[in-house]
Amino acid sequence: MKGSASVRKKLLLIINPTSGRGIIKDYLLLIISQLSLAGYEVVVYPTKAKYDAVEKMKEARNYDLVVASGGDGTLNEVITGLIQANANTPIAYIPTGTTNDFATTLGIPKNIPKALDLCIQGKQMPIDIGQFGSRYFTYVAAFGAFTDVAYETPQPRKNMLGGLAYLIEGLLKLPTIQSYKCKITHRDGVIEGDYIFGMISNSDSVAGIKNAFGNQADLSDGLFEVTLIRAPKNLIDIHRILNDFLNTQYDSEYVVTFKTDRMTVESEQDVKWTLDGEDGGILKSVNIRSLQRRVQILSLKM
Ligand SMILES: Nc1ncnc2c1ncn2[C@@H]1O[C@H](COP(=O)(O)OP(=O)(O)OP(=O)(O)O)[C@@H](O)[C@H]1O
Repeated sequence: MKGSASVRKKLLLIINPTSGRGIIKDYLLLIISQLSLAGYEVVVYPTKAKYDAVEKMKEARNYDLVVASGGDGTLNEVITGLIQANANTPIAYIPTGTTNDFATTLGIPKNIPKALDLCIQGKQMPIDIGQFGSRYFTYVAAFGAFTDVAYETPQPRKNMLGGLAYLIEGLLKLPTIQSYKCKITHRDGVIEGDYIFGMISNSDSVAGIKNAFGNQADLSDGLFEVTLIRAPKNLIDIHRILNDFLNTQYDSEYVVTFKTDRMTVESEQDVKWTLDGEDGGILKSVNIRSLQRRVQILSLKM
């Protein structure tokens, strides 16, 4: 009836139907009806291909809330699109991916009805976003051992191994892994070395392992946690590094950690990167900086 309807808030629900094991299909009706009951007019957008969510987010300013349903890759695309559209719409997240690393850090449950509750009742929490050249990451940019597998492991194998997939594959690859001679310029200085692994993260959980590198992340302090692993010189070194990872006790001779809000990574070689577990491109040089508190995400945490 004309004039009688109250103004409903607008919600964009972006769903990656291929994410994880496709479990979202069983919950769609529940999600849409609960969001509608909470007073939202819901627009549902199932993604059809890579970067589809980035494209759709060009409309983000037209909505009061965007709910992303998928894995880390989908959340990355939604946040990338939000920043590219220069929008500030709050984001809620229903994790349905394979590892859902960032959901663990955010305290968002992997149980879909519980995550849905947070979309309705969650508190807005500001989080830092990483800018990586012209791209963005929500929780990790990494190169070297452990990371190739993030996008090279076939999905059925990822599903089979679950959260341990990247770590196991990475450990198996370690003895033959390539190292990169890098110059890293950060807030407090310059370091140079031969590294098999580098990780710039804003998360308690990487590769499905909580606190895999012993760091406690503050998601809105404007700082990244950086972890670098030096190239082992011999088999004994390799054994010590593996042991370090199993015991989460790190020897500073091999494992370098620090915090920074910006850094440049330069190498004479091509370095293959991953961003939030997806292909991050092959680069010789990249500028990385923290966009402090750039995105409001609905979460239990404050
Ligand atoms: N319809 C689609 N078909 C194929 N790929 C898609 C489709 N929609 C989105 N994608 C892409 O799938 C990739 C992986 O998605 P996502 O991260 O959401 O799931 P996942 O890999 O199962 O989860 P996780 O990253 O947590 O392991 C993303 O890069 C996304 O762009």
